[in-house]
Amino acid sequence: MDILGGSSFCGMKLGIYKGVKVAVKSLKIRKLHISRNVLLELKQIKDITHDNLVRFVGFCPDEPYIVLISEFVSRGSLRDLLDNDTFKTDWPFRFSIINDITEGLAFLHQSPISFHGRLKSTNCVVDGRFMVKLTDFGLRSLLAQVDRDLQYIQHFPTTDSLLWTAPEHLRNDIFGYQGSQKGDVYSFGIILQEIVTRLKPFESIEKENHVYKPEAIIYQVKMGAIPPFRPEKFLVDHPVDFLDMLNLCVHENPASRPNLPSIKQQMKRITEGMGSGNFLDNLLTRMEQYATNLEQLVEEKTSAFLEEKKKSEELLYQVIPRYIAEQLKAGHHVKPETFESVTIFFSDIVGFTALSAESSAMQVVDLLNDLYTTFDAIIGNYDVYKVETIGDAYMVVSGLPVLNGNEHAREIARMSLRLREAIHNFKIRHRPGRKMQIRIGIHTGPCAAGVVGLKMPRYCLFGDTVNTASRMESSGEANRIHVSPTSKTILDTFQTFIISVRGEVELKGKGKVVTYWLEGEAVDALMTNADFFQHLESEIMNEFPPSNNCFIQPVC
Ligand SMILES: Nc1nc2c(ncn2[C@@H]2O[C@H](COP(=O)(O)OP(=O)(O)OP(=O)(O)O)[C@@H](O)[C@H]2O)c(=O)[nH]1
Ligand SMILES: [Mg+2]
Repeated sequence: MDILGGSSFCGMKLGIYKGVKVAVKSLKIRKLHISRNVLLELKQIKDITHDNLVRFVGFCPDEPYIVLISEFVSRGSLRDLLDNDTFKTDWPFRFSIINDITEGLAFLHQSPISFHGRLKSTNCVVDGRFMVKLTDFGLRSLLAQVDRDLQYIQHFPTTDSLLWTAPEHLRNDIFGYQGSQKGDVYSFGIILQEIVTRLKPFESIEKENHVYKPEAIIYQVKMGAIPPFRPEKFLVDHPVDFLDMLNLCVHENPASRPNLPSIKQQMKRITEGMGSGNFLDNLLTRMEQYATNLEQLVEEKTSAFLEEKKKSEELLYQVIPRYIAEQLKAGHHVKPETFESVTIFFSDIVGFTALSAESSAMQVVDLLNDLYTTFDAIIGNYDVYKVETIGDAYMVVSGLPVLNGNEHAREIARMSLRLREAIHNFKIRHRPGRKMQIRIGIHTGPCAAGVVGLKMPRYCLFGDTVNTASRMESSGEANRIHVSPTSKTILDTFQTFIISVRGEVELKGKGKVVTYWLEGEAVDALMTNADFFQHLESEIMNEFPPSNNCFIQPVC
């Protein structure tokens, strides 16, 4: 059997009875006398059942192994728990302990056993659910036989045990075992102080300054010193009324001590809204709250994460077409693709080099920023993808990576007209009187496209169509949209575009080619929602020229 501990007159061991763990307390009784009272008390203790009282299992009267067997409670005594520094206590936990003791004691006071008589923190044991149960109550006639057997015991009960004993019992009963309900309340008060301070009874927090021997303490209590000698109270953040209750419990006059029903009531009031149930139930409630808080936290973090993800995706979509980015995100390998027919747009600011030469670097940056902000706002209304900007050159494509039939030519043509219009109204901040002019070239043809590079990856277009489109721009004229024959052929199919012949143009690598000017689109042409707002915007802009680069966004 494992030894659990023991007082001076008995030893507590762990045993197995009918396959179940039990606490076995051996009593050092030389000559056992099983009187009527002993039998009556054994019956009383056998009959008593309460969640906060240790269950009595049996009694073995076989000398010299006289043992009491009771329910084994797994976590040891309350004193053991309070001595364990790794175990933290807070007020809800303290109240759960106090509540359990109060319940057990109240039940005992109403039972035929009537009072505990040896209530102390070693006789409060803690189970696996942190429920506190009172033990070693009752059987007073039996234990009295142990007490009287002085041959076995030098000092009994141990002086330490008397630290919980009420002054009136210390005075009237040399063993301190007589006991009474008010005596229990005094012991309860001492335990309250232990629970709150975690110190041993009467132990001082300033150990070096006040070292009292148990004998000295008991002497002072017994003598009824004025003011009464009681444990110091180091209550931090204690709930209102708690200290009053504690002081009343250890009152010198037993009649002034509250009874258990009144203690229960007080406790109910003090702990209102604090969850005074069992510790584990409180713990579960707190864990539930914690889980809810955690869920909220996760929700907040998730939405913050999604917000960040959205931002980084938006950033990604600025360098790679959305469709391609989606493919890459889904873990698909994006191979370079060839497209049979796309339309490519190039534009360039006329006289940009000269303008830059006579402007400061910051003025050039501001100018390009204003210009591209204007452009970017416009192209968002068309099914196009901005490939890149190189200095003052702006390159846009339609028809890839998502095919759009022949729409690419129309989208680019409409966008070009709209950009030219915007340039007409564009104000150069540092040269307000100067008109901005732009050359635009568009060309339709096959091309290859794909993501190139690992660092700063870019979606790039390759092929002759790119070069030709660029040459259409460079061989164009200010404020005109220079259209290649392939683009014109497709634009003609829509029958809305006004196109004039420019004549033969020498295109590098292609020889002489007849090219065209895109003049406009017929007014009765189908006006898309986007176009409508674009027109509306330019009308407003003409009426009220924007100050500080402010744009009107279409609201559909
Ligand atoms: N784990 C466990 N430990 C127990 C149990 N009952 C008692 N103990 C331990 O055994 C120690 C000694 O208990 P006892 O022999 O009753 O001694 P005591 O409680 O100091 O004094 P008295 O009850 O007055 O004799 C207690 O302090 C506990 O640490 C139990 O059911 N489970
Ligand atoms: Mg005990």
